[in-house]
Amino acid sequence: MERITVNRFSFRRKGSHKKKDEAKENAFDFSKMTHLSQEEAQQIDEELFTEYAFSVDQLMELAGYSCAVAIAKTFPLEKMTRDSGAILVCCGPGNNGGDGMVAARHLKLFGYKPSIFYPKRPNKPLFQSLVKQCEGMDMPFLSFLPSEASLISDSYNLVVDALFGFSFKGPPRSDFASVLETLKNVEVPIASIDVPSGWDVEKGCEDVYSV
Ligand SMILES: NC(=O)C1=CN([C@@H]2O[C@H](COP(=O)(O)OP(=O)(O)OC[C@H]3O[C@@H](n4cnc5c(N)ncnc54)[C@H](OP(=O)(O)O)[C@@H]3O)[C@@H](O)[C@H]2O)[C@H](O)CC1
Repeated sequence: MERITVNRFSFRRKGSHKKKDEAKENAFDFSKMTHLSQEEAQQIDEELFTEYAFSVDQLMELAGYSCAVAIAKTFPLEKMTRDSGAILVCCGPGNNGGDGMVAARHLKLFGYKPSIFYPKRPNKPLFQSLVKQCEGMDMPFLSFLPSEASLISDSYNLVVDALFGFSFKGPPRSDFASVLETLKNVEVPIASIDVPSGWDVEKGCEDVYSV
């Protein structure tokens, strides 16, 4: 299928859906995948806000929904073995954490059972509304993260890492170092939104704290 990409949006070329070879169409060539630098990601963000007048709520809803769809495709509910689709969504203090709560909301609608760990909550209406929506959908909020990674692996099929995205800098500060240390040792898959938390956004996995 031919695609045209404009910034972060991609469109199908008219008529391209008529191509026959479905399998070939669906194959994704990972060797052609490229990544945005930290600066490029922040510039695109800025451009979407200023030039295209998107609001943060709009972008966050799209980001979180896309993540939920990708997670549901990669980790199908029917293949999950623990507590009928139990997943743990770990949310950080910035917009990456907001994406996590939006993803949790959609995953719940897809039939999963998300629980949320959200230890540092900004005092802003956007994040307060997201908490309210998740609570309203009966999603439990964990008051602490078990320090034993095996407790997490035994209870959940998947961890969604929405702790830090493209604004993460330097080594994790004390409030999150132990959280990252625990997640590093879980044995179920971790799906990270944007960037695995603890990784240097440019250089990748550099230190012992990385998820
Ligand atoms: N591009 C898009 O279209 C959209 C992206 N979205 C998502 O937003 C994140 C980026 O969000 P942002 O709020 O800028 O930043 P983060 O969520 O990555 O993290 C910021 C918070 O993290 C704290 N921080 C930073 N470094 C550390 C550290 N070493 N240890 C502990 N805490 C750290 C930081 O604290 P400060 O005190 O430094 O401010 C912030 O609290 C992007 O990745 C996408 O997931 C949006 O949804 C919009 C659409």
